Amino acid sequence: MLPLLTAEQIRRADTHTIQHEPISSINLMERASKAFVAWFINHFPERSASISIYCGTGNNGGDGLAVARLLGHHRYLNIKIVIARFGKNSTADFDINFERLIATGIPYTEIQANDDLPEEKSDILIDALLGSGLNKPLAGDYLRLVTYLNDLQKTVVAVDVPTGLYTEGDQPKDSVVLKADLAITFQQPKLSFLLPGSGGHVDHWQCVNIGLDERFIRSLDSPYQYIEEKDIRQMLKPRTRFSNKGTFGHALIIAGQPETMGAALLSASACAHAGAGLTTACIPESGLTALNTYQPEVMAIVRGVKVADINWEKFSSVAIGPGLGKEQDAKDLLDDLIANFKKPVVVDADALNLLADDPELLKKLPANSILTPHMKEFDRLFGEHQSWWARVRTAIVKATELKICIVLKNSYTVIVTPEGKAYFNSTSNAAMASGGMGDVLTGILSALLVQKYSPVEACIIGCFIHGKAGDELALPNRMSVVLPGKLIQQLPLTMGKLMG
Ligand SMILES: NC(=O)C1=CN([C@@H]2O[C@H](COP(=O)(O)OP(=O)(O)OC[C@H]3O[C@@H](n4cnc5c(N)ncnc54)[C@H](OP(=O)(O)O)[C@@H]3O)[C@@H](O)[C@H]2O)[C@@H](O)CC1
Ligand SMILES: Nc1ncnc2c1ncn2[C@@H]1O[C@H](COP(=O)(O)OP(=O)(O)O)[C@@H](O)[C@H]1O
Ligand SMILES: [K+]
Repeated sequence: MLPLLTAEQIRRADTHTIQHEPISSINLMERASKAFVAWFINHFPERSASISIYCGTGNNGGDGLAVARLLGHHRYLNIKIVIARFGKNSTADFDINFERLIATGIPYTEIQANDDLPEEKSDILIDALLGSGLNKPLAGDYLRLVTYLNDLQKTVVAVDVPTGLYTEGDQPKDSVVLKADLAITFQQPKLSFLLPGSGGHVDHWQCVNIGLDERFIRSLDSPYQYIEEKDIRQMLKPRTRFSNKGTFGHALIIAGQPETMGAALLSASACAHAGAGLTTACIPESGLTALNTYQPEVMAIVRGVKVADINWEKFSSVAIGPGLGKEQDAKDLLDDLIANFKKPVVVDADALNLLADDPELLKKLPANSILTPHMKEFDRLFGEHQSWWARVRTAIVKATELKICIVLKNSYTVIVTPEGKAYFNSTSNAAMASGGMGDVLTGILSALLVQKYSPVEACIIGCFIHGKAGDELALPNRMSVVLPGKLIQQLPLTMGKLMG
């Protein structure tokens, strides 16, 4: 896992590294700038490209000056530097890099408060105005400059953080950010990059390691973690030679109405493909033929039979909700499940909406159950939120209070545990934004629970392999859409590769 720190913690990690590696602050800046330049060269190898580097007078600006000098060494010959000296202060490392720049002879211009803004003809802008030191929304000269640069619609590459973007917390409404095509960010993705609010401000980000002290970073015990493939490889258990279907548990998926049987089929099929030993779907009678045709491996319990007839004890785990509807029979099933089943359950879709209408029932969920809301379901459960940051904060409070896992679905799905940790998933892509994809996730989570992964492990592994299967299909083949059924077919291959 990659711990995700707040800007204040990153500053502490910088200071600790400087003191204990030891490395001088200016050399750490040089290391960061070299890491930036290595990635920049990768993306923009054309040495004749016209590049303007906009520098503030803090350490982000210091990086910008070092980047200019290093690009010069790499024979980028068409570089222009603009220093925004809007205040009196500059940092010591900015000053050192300023001296070093002057020694290279690379030309620069300075703009001061209220100056006219320079004509800008370069194709690429490097944004080193402000980074993680931002502590208020842009205003005055910075706002004027950033608005001007945004209007030019050039290709922008941000150093560490796009100017004006908050690294965490609520970005004030209507605040202006220098929109970046690419942010090359130091040590770790900034928390805000992982939330949809940053979507309009940064198209892509790339994280480069600058060698901050990892033991110190881990000692901070951040509640926010970024899931990496190596974590999943460690967690996934290979299927042993003498295993049989009984080894891998029996999942029950309660889903589907006549009009939404597809949701039940997708969940049950995903569950079987993600390795449940046995899968039973509890569906309406009219869906039987569809189930037997689409996925003959899955058994059925026909709904309409009195709910109390379900022998809950038979199942190692139960998921409820996809396409279930909110009619009385659905509510009766949910009530019965919560009254009689004491192991963790997976609650999705309509079952979440039923819980939203019955907060007392929500409190009775078996400990360590998993809720898988998308944004709207989350807000129905826990109230309207103005930002994703606020949702993550609420999820931490609610998961701890209710002793459950909350899987808040999104491009970087956030898994919040009963201990109040928030794990950001690192896989999945926009080709997966297609109806039924969440139903597949529910099936995968059930399959992992019945295979005796702990609920937190099931969430972490489940979200990762769901997104990974989607990435394996979409990314190399440049597919614009991956349908859920196709993703299900990929799951055994994705899992097999991660186990092997
Ligand atoms: N530390 C290290 O060793 C390393 C750091 N590195 C680099 O340093 C960057 C962080 O540098 P930084 O802390 O100097 O802050 P930076 O973003 O340049 O801002 C400068 C000053 O601007 C001010 N300010 C804030 N908001 C404002 C606003 N809205 N409008 C106007 N002014 C505003 C505020 O000063 P204040 O106004 O509070 O006096 C702030 O201090 C980081 O992103 C990375 O690039 C790397 O080299 C790796 C090693
Ligand atoms: N733009 C996207 N990028 C990455 N993953 C996405 C994107 N859009 C959707 N997904 C994934 O697809 C699933 C959608 O879930 P959900 O909205 O519940 O779908 P449905 O209700 O149609 O089954 C989630 O797991 C989410 O993470
Ligand atoms: K910047």
